[in-house]
Amino acid sequence: MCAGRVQLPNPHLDDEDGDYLMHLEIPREKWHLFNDIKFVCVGGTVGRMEELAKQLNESLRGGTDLEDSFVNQRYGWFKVGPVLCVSHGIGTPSLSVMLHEVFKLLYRAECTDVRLIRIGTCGGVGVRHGTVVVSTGAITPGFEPVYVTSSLGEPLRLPTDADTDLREELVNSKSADDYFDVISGKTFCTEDFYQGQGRIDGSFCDYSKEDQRRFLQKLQELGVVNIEMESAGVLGMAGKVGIRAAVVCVVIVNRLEAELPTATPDEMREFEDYPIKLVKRYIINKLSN
Ligand SMILES: O=P(O)(O)O[C@@H]1C[C@H](O)[C@@H](CO)O1
Ligand SMILES: O=c1cc[nH]c(=O)[nH]1
Repeated sequence: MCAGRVQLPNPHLDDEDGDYLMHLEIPREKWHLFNDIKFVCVGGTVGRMEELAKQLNESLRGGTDLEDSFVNQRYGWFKVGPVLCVSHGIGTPSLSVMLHEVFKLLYRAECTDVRLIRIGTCGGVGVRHGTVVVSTGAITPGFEPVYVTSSLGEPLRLPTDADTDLREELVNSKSADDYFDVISGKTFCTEDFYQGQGRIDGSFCDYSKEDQRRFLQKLQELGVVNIEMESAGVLGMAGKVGIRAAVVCVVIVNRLEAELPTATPDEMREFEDYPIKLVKRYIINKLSN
């Protein structure tokens, strides 16, 4: 067995002749074409993943057309040499369906030494917009470092620490020329954008502004610097199958100051490019060493 080869803790998979990637729609005859994958980058939107793929394609292959890509009504994926960029939609239920299928693809294709990186947007907790946060780990409602999913109707709790080496390498990928700051800290991962993140502008709200203030202060006291909706799933599921993972998100609103972003559309587009730049630089450095 090759060292570093992706292994899955599912004894039933080897009995399954007809294993099939229902949502990614990658047919069995093509699985072997993914054997060279070393980096899987995931993020909420198809557009962000396509942008990352285009930028990588420019840097790694001189900007020829994106040849290996597929978009259906659920997800979109783009393969640029050893990098697979896949969108996951909003929230861990959507993310987890995609990750199960990506992990099976990596296993079937006999990939080795793969790293998984989520590139996203987030709210900052006392952190200004435009700052890039590389998570040390995720905590979830209940304030524990666990991703709570389910198995046979019972809670399944998976630890949510980021890979320390990968996180440090990503933080160190900042260049002195970058306009943005890069920080590290804990990420609060929720299942909802409104009440789940302590907003008062959802369709209903069961608490006061004072309760909201206390909640955000509690997060700060716990060392939380940002809030989003998939970090726990990425880190919990990657840990379960032994793949190194990290989460890199740009702050688009400081939640101590506002509910929704105040930046202009042009600034927002620029912010979204910051984590792409950082991760792209990390990948290019790794591939050239
Ligand atoms: O990767 P994205 O920008 O989708 O991440 C955050 C968390 C949710 O998916 C979404 C909420 O607006 O943005
Ligand atoms: O505040 C925010 C911004 C982006 N994504 C989130 O989940 N929350």
